[in-house]
Amino acid sequence: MEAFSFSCWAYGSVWFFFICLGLQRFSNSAIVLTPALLVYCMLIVLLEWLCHVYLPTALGIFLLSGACWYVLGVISPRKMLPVSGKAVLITGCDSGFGQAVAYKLDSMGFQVVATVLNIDGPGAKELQQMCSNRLKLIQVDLTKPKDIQKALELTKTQIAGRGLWGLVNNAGICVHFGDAELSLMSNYRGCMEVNFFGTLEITKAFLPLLRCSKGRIVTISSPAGDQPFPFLAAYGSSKAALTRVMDTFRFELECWGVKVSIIQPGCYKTGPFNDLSRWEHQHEHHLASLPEELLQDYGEEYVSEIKRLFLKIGDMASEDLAPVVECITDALLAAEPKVRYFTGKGLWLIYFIGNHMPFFVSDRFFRGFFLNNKVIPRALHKQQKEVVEE
Ligand SMILES: NC(=O)c1ccc[n+]([C@@H]2O[C@H](COP(=O)([O-])OP(=O)(O)OC[C@H]3O[C@@H](n4cnc5c(N)ncnc54)[C@H](O)[C@@H]3O)[C@@H](O)[C@H]2O)c1
Ligand SMILES: C[C@]12C[C@H](O)[C@H]3[C@@H](CCC4=CC(=O)CC[C@@]43C)[C@@H]1CC[C@@H]2C(=O)CO
Repeated sequence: MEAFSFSCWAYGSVWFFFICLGLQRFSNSAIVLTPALLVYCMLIVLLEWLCHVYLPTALGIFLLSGACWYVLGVISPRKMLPVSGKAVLITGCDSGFGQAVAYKLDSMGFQVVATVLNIDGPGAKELQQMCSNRLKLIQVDLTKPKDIQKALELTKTQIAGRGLWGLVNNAGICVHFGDAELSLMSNYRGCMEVNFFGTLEITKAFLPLLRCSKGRIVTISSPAGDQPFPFLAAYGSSKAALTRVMDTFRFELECWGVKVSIIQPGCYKTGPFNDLSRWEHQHEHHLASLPEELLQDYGEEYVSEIKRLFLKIGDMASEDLAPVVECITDALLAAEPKVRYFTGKGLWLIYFIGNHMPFFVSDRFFRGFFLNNKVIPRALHKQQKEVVEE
């Protein structure tokens, strides 16, 4: 009898917790009551009965909790706001995610203001041709404050009295792919100027409009800002700073009704992987800029091997950008948008190892993340050869 009362208390506690959670999410419109949700709830009741009768209490509680979390947190239909009358500004629409999401939002009926680095470039022209005449292209280099101010004035004119519903901070750049020591200070500064300072500056410039509309800020950061990917110290550091400032905006702007989300994509075949000539040029410039002593220690072959490695990553990158576009759309339209959107193959494993494994495990994992075959600097080759000869 005691065992029975314990398991009743245990199952009752799980039910009480998830019913409260469900009511809370329903009351703030995070989820909507649909026939599908009712079916899911009936299946959970059946699961609970089966667990209670056939499984040990601990296992049953674990399964029931997992099922409740999955229904409430993952598959429950979430309330979405209407598109009508919403204007959104998206940065970095020359290519990649920016171009894809500008096209998607335009096709959904948004008033899209798409900023591009080169308004006469192929990407801008292609976007204009693909989209409706609602779409407005504006040339913006995030490293130029005057461009940002001009974009603000043009946007105010474009949206008239409608207000700006969303700012999608998509523009970003990975200036260099290589060892932290071999990355030039100009590489670090180049990433920070665009990915952190530029994104922060345009966010601050447009915040008065977003506070008026109680709108959305959606920022595409990178897992390289959360985890220590090799060869991405400059880029990752700038994304880490970006993630931090956006997380601060999230809770500081809550009182204004502005919601802030961060998209963390996996590896997708976008601009950097499609513009190989840029990387060849960047590689030559980098070799010419490296201090002689560093080049001696690491060797040109090592630097070239890392470049070849980068190009191989592109071969594995996903060509389907839709999952990222869907996350951005959800962050703009969900009544209760997520704080984080993760989308990419194996990202959960990278975060599990990076966040929950001891350093001697995670360091080994990230050290070998890109390097299947051993690639070592020239000076270490010489040391290994001397050891062998001794
Ligand atoms: N592709 C991926 O695997 C991946 C993964 C994680 C995060 N990201 C991030 O996604 C965002 C979009 O990148 P993408 O992958 O679509 O690459 P992309 O190179 O195709 O797009 C980057 C966009 O930023 C613009 N841009 C670059 N420098 C700029 C500047 N100074 N001012 C204004 N715009 C500028 C480019 O013109 C381009 O339109 C970036 O912030 C990137 O860091 C990409
Ligand atoms: C940094 C890049 C975007 C992205 O961040 C990639 C990184 C390659 C490694 C990698 C693997 C992941 O699973 C998370 C994203 C990520 C860490 C990419 C190399 C070039 C690309 C870009 O240049 C994007 O502008």
